Amino acid sequence: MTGPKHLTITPALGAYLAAGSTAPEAVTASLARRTAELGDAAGMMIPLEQAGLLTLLARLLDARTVIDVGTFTGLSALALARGLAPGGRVITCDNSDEWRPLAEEHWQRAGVDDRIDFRAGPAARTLRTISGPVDLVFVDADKMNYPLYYELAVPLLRPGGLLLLDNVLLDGHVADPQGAGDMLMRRCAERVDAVNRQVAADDRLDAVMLPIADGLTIARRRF
Ligand SMILES: C[S@@+](CC[C@H](N)C(=O)[O-])C[C@H]1O[C@@H](n2cnc3c(N)ncnc32)[C@H](O)[C@@H]1O
Repeated sequence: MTGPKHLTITPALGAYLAAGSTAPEAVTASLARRTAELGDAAGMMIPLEQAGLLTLLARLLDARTVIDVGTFTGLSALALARGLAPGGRVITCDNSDEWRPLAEEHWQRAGVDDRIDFRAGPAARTLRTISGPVDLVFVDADKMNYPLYYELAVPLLRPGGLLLLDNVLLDGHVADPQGAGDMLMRRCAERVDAVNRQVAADDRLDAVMLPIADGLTIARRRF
């Protein structure tokens, strides 16, 4: 009998995975490096292997309209913009513009700034201003509002469009929210766990949860 196949990704295997994927372009690597220099905040950035996956998925969808919830220093927006069909655009939103100059510098250097529309303010407010259909929504902002982002994003998707939810494992706490260290983390874990269950049972979606980085759900809107 075979058991589940689970590998612990050691630093050596992490390097092997990176070497087995197309190397990030210089401007993408620069953005990751400059973000790392920010110190603790850098932990919010998506890993480079996830950036490569976002580009690939946008390209596979021939995406014309993409929403990026949680801009930070702009790596997900950059990755998604690289995968757009000609004439496509990424709407990215953040309630902070602290990191916007770093993001915009790299979007310009990559030649995709004309395809990225940054919207300042709470993500839920921005999502309510967008009318679908959209090809892809990537959710990577505050975990407390994941239920709201999920509720607002799914109706915007075209049939065949993708909802991507990041951090669905939340450092492992989703499996035992009460074991999470502090009250905020417990509440976030409960919210993300609730969304994970809803997505799995949602008859509008076909979903797969992947153990990449902190967990990524890819859910396709059914026809
Ligand atoms: C994990 S980071 C996003 C990382 C980014 N996607 C990347 O590619 O590196 C989360 C971002 O969500 C933003 N955020 C948090 N709460 C928000 C809210 N209610 N509305 C909009 N943005 C929010 C934070 O300011 C932060 O920049």
